[in-house]
Amino acid sequence: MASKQSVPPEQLTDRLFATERNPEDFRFDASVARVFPDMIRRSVPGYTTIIPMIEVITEQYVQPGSNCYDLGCSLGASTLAMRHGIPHSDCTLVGVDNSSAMIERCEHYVALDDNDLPVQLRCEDILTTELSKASVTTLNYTLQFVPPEQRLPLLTRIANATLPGGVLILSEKIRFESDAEQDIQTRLHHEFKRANGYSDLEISQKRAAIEKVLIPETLATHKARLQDAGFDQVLVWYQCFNFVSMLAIKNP
Ligand SMILES: Nc1ncnc2c1ncn2[C@@H]1O[C@H](C[S@+](CC[C@H]([NH3+])C(=O)[O-])CC(=O)[O-])[C@@H](O)[C@H]1O
Ligand SMILES: O=C(O)C(=O)Cc1ccccc1
Repeated sequence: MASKQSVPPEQLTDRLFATERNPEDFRFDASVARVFPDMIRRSVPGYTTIIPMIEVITEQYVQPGSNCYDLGCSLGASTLAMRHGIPHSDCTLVGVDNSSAMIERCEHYVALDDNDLPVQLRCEDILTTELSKASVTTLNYTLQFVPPEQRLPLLTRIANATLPGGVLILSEKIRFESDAEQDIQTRLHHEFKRANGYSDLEISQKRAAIEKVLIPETLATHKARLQDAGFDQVLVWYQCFNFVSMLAIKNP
């Protein structure tokens, strides 16, 4: 773990898709990790609202002596929001990501954050990382990168590890059953990116790069699967265009 004196990683503007490049699948490598705060803020409508709300939701559902997990933590934005929402010193907060470039930089951000709750960072696959006694688990735009056939087993493992009264915060890019709505929401998402300074070339090259690795599903699919996995109540607490966040609750 990095010391409190560590220097913050430099924050760069995302220009990864600004010049013509060979089509290649998107990966969370060092070049993405370096620009990630800028990339996600300018690419995901509502991201800057969802992060502080994760603190509010965590505060509502965290239980003393429990574990809290941020699965696919990247640079720890959602991890730190959870950390600020946990008032109990006997909780364990765990951030998991299988990108070493992300976890290395995440260690710096955690060290710089002004809060004493220890954070355990694991460079591991969320499909196999150990989970137990969970009160609050977050999958903030991570499940969408897990191969669809592995999503139910993962959510079932999370539900089984969740204490009565515990929750899963699940944020996802979604697709729509109606082609007409899909077209409108996609256009609005692209307009959001344009308004944030991305060019048409950047938008189309990024779209091609994520096509095979980020697989969106409908809200109905998400809701039914969360119930199948073992959650009792599922609700949408946020939506902006084709980006939603759900709360899946296990009855007390
Ligand atoms: N199987 C896996 N195991 C571990 N990590 C994974 C796996 N698949 C993907 N990841 C990791 O999930 C993260 C997804 S980003 C999350 C943002 C963060 N939650 C935030 O609130 O800032 C979302 C986005 O970029 O749209 C990346 O860091 C991947 O390495
Ligand atoms: O950029 C996009 O079009 C997205 O759908 C969101 C996103 C954000 C960060 C990495 C990959 C996808």
